[in-house]
Amino acid sequence: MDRAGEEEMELPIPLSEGEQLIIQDTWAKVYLNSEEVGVAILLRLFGNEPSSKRFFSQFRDMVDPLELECSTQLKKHAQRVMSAINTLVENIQDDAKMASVLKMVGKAHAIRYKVEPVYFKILCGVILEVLGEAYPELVKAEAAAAWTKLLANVCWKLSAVYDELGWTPGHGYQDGQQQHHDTSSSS
Ligand code: HEM
Repeated sequence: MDRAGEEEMELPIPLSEGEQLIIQDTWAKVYLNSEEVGVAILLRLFGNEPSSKRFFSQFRDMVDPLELECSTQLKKHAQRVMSAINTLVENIQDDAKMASVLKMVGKAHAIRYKVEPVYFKILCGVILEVLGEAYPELVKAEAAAAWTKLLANVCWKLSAVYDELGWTPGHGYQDGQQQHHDTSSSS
């Protein structure tokens, strides 16, 4: 199936129990500095891919990283991203819970914020980059492979949510076009 019009993505591969434990172990240490790491990730995203700022009303025109860093909207989103990852990591053995978190995130970003799914891929790449730099001792080969797998699965599942909502490249989400949308769930 075409994944929301993005390039072909490999199918998600389930994480082994060992990989799940490595993720939980490394994340526990990262999450101690949640605020700092979250802001560093978003600053890197906006630095690497300035077009990703356009979704954020309060800082879409800011260029100065110091000014950006002070944005309350940026800090709030950093907190939300870190907290969502934390929920995913805490529930890494629970596929249904993970799917419901990703469905909520995907729906909000497609319908409310009109964020193209490619930005999730870019953000996931940035997360790997920042974690590897900030925690080289934690994110060694084995952990890096487990994180790469988890984040690829997250992107794949978010892309599937976009597909389900009927997102089309160039047109995005349009009201009334949902194909399998569960109207009873919140967005
Ligand atoms: C793992 C990736 C991400 C997670 C977990 C995440 C999480 C969240 C959450 C929980 C919210 C609040 C949702 C709501 O209003 O119901 C939010 C808002 C938002 N997100 Fe994300 N997000 C992610 C990636 C992105 C990306 C890549 C972009 C754009 C480049 C983006 C743009 C936004 C915008 C514009 C808002 C609204 C901000 C505001 O109203 O202040 N998000 N995000």
